[in-house]
Amino acid sequence: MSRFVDRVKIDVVAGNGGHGCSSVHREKFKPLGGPDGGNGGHGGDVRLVVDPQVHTLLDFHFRPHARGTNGRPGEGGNRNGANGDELVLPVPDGTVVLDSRGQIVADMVGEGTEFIAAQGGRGGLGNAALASRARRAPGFALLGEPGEERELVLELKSVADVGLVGFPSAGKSSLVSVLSAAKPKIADYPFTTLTPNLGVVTAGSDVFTVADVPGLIPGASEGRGLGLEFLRHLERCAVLAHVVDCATLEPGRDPISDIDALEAELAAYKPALDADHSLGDLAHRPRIVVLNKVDIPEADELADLVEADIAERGWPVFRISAVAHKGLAELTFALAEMVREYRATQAKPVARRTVIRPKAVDQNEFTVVPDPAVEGGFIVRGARPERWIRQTQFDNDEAVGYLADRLNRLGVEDALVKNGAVPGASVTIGDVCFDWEPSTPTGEHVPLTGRGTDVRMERNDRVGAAERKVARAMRRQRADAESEDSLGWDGDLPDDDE
Ligand SMILES: Nc1nc2c(ncn2[C@@H]2O[C@H](COP(=O)(O)OP(=O)(O)OP(=O)(O)O)[C@@H](O)[C@H]2O)c(=O)[nH]1
Ligand SMILES: [Mg+2]
Repeated sequence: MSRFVDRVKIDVVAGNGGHGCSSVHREKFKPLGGPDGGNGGHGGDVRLVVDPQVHTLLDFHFRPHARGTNGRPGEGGNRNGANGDELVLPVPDGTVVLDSRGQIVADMVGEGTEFIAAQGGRGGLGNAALASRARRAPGFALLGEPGEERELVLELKSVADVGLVGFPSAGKSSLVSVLSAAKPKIADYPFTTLTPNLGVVTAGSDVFTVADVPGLIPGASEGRGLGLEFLRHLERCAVLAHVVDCATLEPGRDPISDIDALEAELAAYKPALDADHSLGDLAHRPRIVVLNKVDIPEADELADLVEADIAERGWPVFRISAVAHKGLAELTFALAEMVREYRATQAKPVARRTVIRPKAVDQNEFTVVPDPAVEGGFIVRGARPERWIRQTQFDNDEAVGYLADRLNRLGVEDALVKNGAVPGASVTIGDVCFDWEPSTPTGEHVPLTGRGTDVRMERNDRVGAAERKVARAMRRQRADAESEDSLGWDGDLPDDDE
């Protein structure tokens, strides 16, 4: 019997982005050749893709950790780092992806449907890409971002073509064992079967699967017995077959009341998944009734009594003995016929080739809230500010200055002022906490400084009138030089965000 795994917890980690490179072009007779550090490559995503060749989540059971490869760092000479390889994990059709809180994040139906389980980190820009009119030769580059890391639960709903519904010890496992090559555990105590087993049945040219699932008892829809677990397995079986024990000696049980009790449980079950699975409502799933154990004379008599009543409901009825191999051929062909009919009426689910992404957040949005842990402190939250923090090399003043400019342009500084932040206040963004110094003067034109430094970091030094005069003269010279400049910088700070 093929081992059948229909629920696994996995841990996916995308590749980290490569760091950008900070480098200066060197060539004979060209002492200051300009920045030529390349960008880091993006980290590889981890993607789940529906593959019709895959039928179980068994592989994930053995290998629950998946990692995309890291992007390569950029290099001098404008060489960009290679992107990391993405990791493609094939999953069976009908896999449902849940996050660690149990929320459904993707319902993967149809061949080729994809889901990005973890997004690779962006590569950092090299100093060549960061150059602008204001920073002609940046002495820093951006760091690559770490890849996303997530814990997910994969659940398989398309268990089989035929699902067996029955009280414990009705003979479900016995039936699967005689219909297919499967060898499930069979014993005369209830709840012998604890996890579903799958049997592959051949009837002429038809092949279909039968799920042997744990027994069901009244109250299952509220979690009694193996209850919900069991119903979850039946949720995606195309045909339901009631296996009825005609030889039970338990008081108060007979075939009709058994069927009624289990039908009530099916009706009370709230499917975990009301998304777009193609099988429709459990109540409308085609049914067949299998009266088992007719090798026992009393059971055979009882079957005689109830057969007509059940047939009145419009369900096909079969009398079999799993042990004595009676009535199996008729049952097999009837099931094959029902499965074939059901498949024909079902429109093939359309593959949603579009990649389902985690909920998009407005990139430009950020919030400033008081920090409950620090008196007078603030926390800034937002996709972009947090990303920029991760990209910053904090041991490089110029990189920190660039970060300050970006935050300022986004309006973080204004928002802090509006919220009553005073200079020196503790501000936390992402993992980093710093003392806020309003960066005035700020703006597009950062005075030219040494590489890896930013004047605003040494604001204590006063600039004398003489120095200002020299600087003005230099700027004028530079302006002249620029008119011959063929590089055509647009004067804006570059932005790496789409
Ligand atoms: N006489 C007779 N006994 C049967 C027949 N089918 C199954 N049994 C017996 O019934 C008992 C229970 O059979 P299982 O196949 O384990 O029943 P099950 O429905 O899978 O039970 P759970 O897994 O506990 O839900 C075993 O002792 C079987 O030998 C049958 O056709 N005739
Ligand atoms: Mg069983």
